[in-house]
Amino acid sequence: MNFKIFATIKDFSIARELLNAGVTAFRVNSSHMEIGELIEFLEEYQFHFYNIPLYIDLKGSKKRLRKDQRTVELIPGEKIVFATSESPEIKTLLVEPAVLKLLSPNLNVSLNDGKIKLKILDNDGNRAYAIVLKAGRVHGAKGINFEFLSDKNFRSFSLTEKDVEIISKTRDYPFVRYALSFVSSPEQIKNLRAISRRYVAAKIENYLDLDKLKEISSETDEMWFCRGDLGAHLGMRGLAKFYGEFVKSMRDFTCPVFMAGEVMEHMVDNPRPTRSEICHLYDLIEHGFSGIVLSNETVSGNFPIEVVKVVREVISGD
Ligand SMILES: Nc1ncnc2c1ncn2[C@@H]1O[C@H](COP(=O)(O)OP(=O)(O)OP(=O)(O)O)[C@@H](O)[C@H]1O
Ligand SMILES: CC(=O)C(=O)O
Repeated sequence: MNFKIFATIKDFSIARELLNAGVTAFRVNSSHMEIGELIEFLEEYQFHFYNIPLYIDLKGSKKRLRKDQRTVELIPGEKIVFATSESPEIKTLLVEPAVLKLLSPNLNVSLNDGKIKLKILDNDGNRAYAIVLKAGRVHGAKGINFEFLSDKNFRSFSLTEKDVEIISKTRDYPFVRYALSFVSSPEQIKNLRAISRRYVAAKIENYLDLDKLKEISSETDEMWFCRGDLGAHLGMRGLAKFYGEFVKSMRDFTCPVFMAGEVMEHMVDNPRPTRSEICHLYDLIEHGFSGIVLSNETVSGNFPIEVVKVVREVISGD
């Protein structure tokens, strides 16, 4: 069975054990690292793991809170602001000016793949006022999603300045591959390939029609169906419907396809998966997925090695 298991890591503490358990490639998320830290990481990586592919996840069009956002607890019913600088009198969520512009009244916004929800009340150009609908703790660089906001809002964004600098400083490491967030057109992949000259994965994180997906699949080396962001954008029913359409079209895609995001989410806190997670894993193989991308499960979960062992157990023997 050639089903691949990619694992997200942030350091090397369990990397060797993950490989021994069955991981076939690593992923590192550049949004949570300064460029210097990433380079130090790669220098050490090449020493121990030079023959194992490493995907560097690039922010691309993904929207995030700023990395210097302090940790805050959001309480249901509380009024807060999104702004480009901290306000002393009200809890502030720090965003870039381009994100602030998107926050129009009545828009539902979620943080951390939908775990926290807010509604925008007003935007005066400097501050967007919002009410907390679903509470939680917010950390710097957490992803921001806009429920049902049309795909056209993402087209204008592609590689950020930081992405471009990362590519120029990392593309000569032979094990490096890139995974680009929120891909919405084949041109974005062509552009990434032109400047990196490396193997690239297109992360599908917003609704795209079948023709667009086919075009992207013929341009990229791999496609990842990213359920964390898709669920936050499309809502639960929307995600399920899109997944249904996506798997029906699998044979039209010309590149390998991977499932990413909350694949074994239960095992972040529990030593065993749910029965539905393992049945779904089996279905992924039947549908023709080439593998899975683990994120929270291995980067911050309590049972990273057990997750990989369970996946191996389910996928082996056929
Ligand atoms: N290099 C890192 N340093 C510190 N924390 C990290 C690092 N990588 C991941 N994390 C933590 O683990 C969580 C899950 O990782 P993951 O890469 O899936 O992040 P994400 O922010 O949800 O982005 P994406 O939607 O692109 O997957 C992150 O939200 C972050 O809290
Ligand atoms: C993995 C990822 O980026 C997601 O599920 O959104």
